[in-house]
Amino acid sequence: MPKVLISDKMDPKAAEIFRERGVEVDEITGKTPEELAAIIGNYDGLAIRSSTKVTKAILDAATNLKVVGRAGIGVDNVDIPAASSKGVVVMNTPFGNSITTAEHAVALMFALARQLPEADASTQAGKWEKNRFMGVELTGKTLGLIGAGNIGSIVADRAQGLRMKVIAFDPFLSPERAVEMGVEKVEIEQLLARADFITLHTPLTDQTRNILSRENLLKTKKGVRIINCARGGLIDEAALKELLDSGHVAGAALDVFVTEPAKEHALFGTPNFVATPHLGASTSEAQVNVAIQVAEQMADFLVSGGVTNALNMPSLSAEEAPRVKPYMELAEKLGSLVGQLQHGTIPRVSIHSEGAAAELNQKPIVSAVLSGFLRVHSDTVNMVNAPFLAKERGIEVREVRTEKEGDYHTLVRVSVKTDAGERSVAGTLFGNKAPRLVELFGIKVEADLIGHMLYVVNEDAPGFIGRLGTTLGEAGVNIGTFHLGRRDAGGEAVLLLSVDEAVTPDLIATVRALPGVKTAMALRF
Ligand SMILES: NC(=O)C1=CN([C@@H]2O[C@H](COP(=O)(O)OP(=O)(O)OC[C@H]3O[C@@H](n4cnc5c(N)ncnc54)[C@H](O)[C@@H]3O)[C@@H](O)[C@H]2O)C=CC1
Ligand SMILES: O=C(O)CCC(=O)C(=O)O
Repeated sequence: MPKVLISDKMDPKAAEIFRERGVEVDEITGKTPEELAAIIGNYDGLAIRSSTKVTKAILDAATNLKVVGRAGIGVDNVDIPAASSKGVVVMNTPFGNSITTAEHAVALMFALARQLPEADASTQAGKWEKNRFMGVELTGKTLGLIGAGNIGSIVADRAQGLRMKVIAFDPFLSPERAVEMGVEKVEIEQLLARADFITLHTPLTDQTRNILSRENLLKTKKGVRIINCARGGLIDEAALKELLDSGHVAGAALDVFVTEPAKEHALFGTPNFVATPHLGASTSEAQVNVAIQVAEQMADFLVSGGVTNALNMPSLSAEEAPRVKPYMELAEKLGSLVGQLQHGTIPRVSIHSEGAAAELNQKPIVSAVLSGFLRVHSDTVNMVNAPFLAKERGIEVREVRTEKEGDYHTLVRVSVKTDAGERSVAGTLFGNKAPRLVELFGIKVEADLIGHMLYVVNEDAPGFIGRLGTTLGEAGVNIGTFHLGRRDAGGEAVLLLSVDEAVTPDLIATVRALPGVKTAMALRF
């Protein structure tokens, strides 16, 4: 039974769903990185929010880990490249807390416009400072969105309801989508110059880090109010403090900070500054949504191989998984066969699906071929990291589909381009589930690629099979299955034998010395 650790505070629904789906679950929160590293080896899955930092050190210690599930959106607390290279799938729940976070941004916008936190503190301190708190209306003001994705677009919708004019800077926002959202797409310079309120809704990336730098903050309209419910690091916090003190910025509300938890900060106590402790996603509705979603996604993956909302692997729905999985097995075996038989650099791998195979989601099939192909050189390769490794090694990957059936109702062909030309192997599924090799480098040969195998290419001549059988028998090697194919009578023949134990290098040398043998190799599936 797969085992999952929930390491951040999460709605109890998550644990409930894991158990219902046949996944064992431990909830252990508040561990130090060292304590987490000490126990993570026991788990197949790790469910987190934003507190747990899934660093390379944690991943190195996570010897059984297959999936990290983020109950939320931002995955900047997960080292995704390290997870990918370890073959760990990273998933998030991209929509479950969007409304809640957008509402928090709107709440902070109101808080700034009417200085609600300070007015509240003053009133409750018995001061009744009616003249101190003069606010501004939102109606008719310009809201500048930096980032117009899921959350940004909900904020835009709510702001339009408040009769604000919304302008947006987002390089990936299409003009059509901007029209649909009713926002004006602008460049950052225009946004800075025109917005009365600026709200940030981008991930933290190399391009967005410090997007409200000192230089950009100085380009804003005097009296601007700024809200950040996305990620710390998008704003230069020191410059923001200076500009709040000077009065250029009339108000700022931060839910997120460069360093979290932010228990001390230069901005704390600054007039017109509002802070919340990363509460954007903290409503009971959003927490139930993301807890349910993360548990369902992780359980699907661990129990049936379904992949949803993965950031480093192609998606595969739980419904698709049973149909695609036998193909993934076939693809992995074909990739492995090519990888084992082919030495030297491979500049290109082509995966051609024909008939029923062509109707399926090709991404997992392609990843499985690459995984089988590259695993020959490293035990740590799997479906998650194989496409990255192939890219790193400069292997071009081509994908071809032909929906028309050929000799088989379904076929996957893997071809590699080598210095000697293009060579390919092909396989089908018997009964839609049993992977079977049907062609090897142009020779028709049917074989189960299973366990220890011996591959022999020889000149087709009488008596050879007897001599080979005797050689194996004398070496104490028992033959399980025997598959034979040939290009033409008296030409080149191929033998694939499954044997009960590993074929030793000495035995390979003996087979190679038999008359008529051109090649002999041990294979492992
Ligand atoms: N405070 C909190 O508790 C929460 C914070 N978040 C954060 O909110 C952020 C936004 O989330 P979503 O809207 O769901 O993400 P999203 O992926 O739907 O939208 C992000 C938008 O940013 C845009 N973008 C990317 N690079 C940009 C750049 N250089 N300049 C301008 N725009 C750029 C993208 O094109 C995209 O439209 C995420 O970083 C997430 O971590 C999300 C949920 C809760
Ligand atoms: O889990 C949380 O409370 C934070 C949510 C968040 O920041 C996100 O989903 O990106």
